[in-house]
Amino acid sequence: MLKIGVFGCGAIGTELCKAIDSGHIDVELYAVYDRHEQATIDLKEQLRNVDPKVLEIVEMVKHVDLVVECASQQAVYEVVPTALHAKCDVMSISVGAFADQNLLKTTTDLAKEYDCKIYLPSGAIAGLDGLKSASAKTIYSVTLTTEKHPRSLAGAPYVIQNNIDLDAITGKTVIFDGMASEAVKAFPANVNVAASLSIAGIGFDRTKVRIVANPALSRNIHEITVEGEFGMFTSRVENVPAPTNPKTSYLAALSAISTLKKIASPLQVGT
Ligand SMILES: NC(=O)C1=CN([C@@H]2O[C@H](COP(=O)(O)OP(=O)(O)OC[C@H]3O[C@@H](n4cnc5c(N)ncnc54)[C@H](O)[C@@H]3O)[C@@H](O)[C@H]2O)C=CC1
Ligand SMILES: O=C([O-])CC(=O)C(=O)O
Repeated sequence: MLKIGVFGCGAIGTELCKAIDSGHIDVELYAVYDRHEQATIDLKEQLRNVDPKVLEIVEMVKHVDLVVECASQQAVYEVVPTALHAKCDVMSISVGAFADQNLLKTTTDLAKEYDCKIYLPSGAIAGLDGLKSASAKTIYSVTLTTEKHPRSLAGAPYVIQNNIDLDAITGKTVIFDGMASEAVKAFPANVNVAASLSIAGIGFDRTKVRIVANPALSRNIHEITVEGEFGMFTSRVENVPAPTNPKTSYLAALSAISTLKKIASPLQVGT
């Protein structure tokens, strides 16, 4: 049975571990880690059937087959290369980190060298399957419009640097309009999905991103439009936020669960 280590015990890490604990995914949860000890304690208290060890990444990779990063873009720099050097596969949900072309190249080169895989889940969006199929031929444009409650955008570097007063926003307001390369750094906890789209499609410098703050919303909306030789499609997801993190959509946690299930399964479906 596949041995798993989960790095990051927040909203997504906790849902993933609970899915393993309940038997929904047929893998062994061997170890967990979080830089905040209390997060690992809170997580372990929610598990009934499994009792993972708490191991730092250098120890974790000695024992597991696959490390799941669900911590932060910053953590990707530590976790992904360490896992690959130890010949572990790795799933990374903080996909925005891979906007750094140097990180993308060094980690994919490492994966090739050690015959490992890097899995990037679809996260909080729908439509990556269609985009991947479409990218076998020319794609003309990819546009993501993300609409969230202003409180979900609090703390983003772009908001801080531009002194945007989120409390003063009373109606639907476009607060960012640019390319994915800039968006994922400006909003690292909000548009990791722009990175997945860029990697699957036409790259970070051609994928357009609009971020809209809307105080009337209780859901996180991601709308994607893709045009190409195949024709065009739009997808729109109205996401319920994760119970413990309003920035994160619940679907992102479910996507990590499903990706892990797919890795552990002999039957693969979808693009
Ligand atoms: N690809 C996608 O569609 C989505 C990606 N995300 C990203 O997934 C990641 C996890 O999201 P959530 O679980 O909602 O976040 P969270 O904030 O609820 O939990 C993250 C946990 O990781 C820990 N952590 C962060 N950096 C760490 C480090 N360097 N070392 C050790 N522990 C560290 C934190 O202490 C926290 O307990 C975030 O980077 C988030 O931006 C979130 C939603 C959608
Ligand atoms: O969960 C979401 O709605 C999307 C998100 O935060 C991200 O892509 O970083």
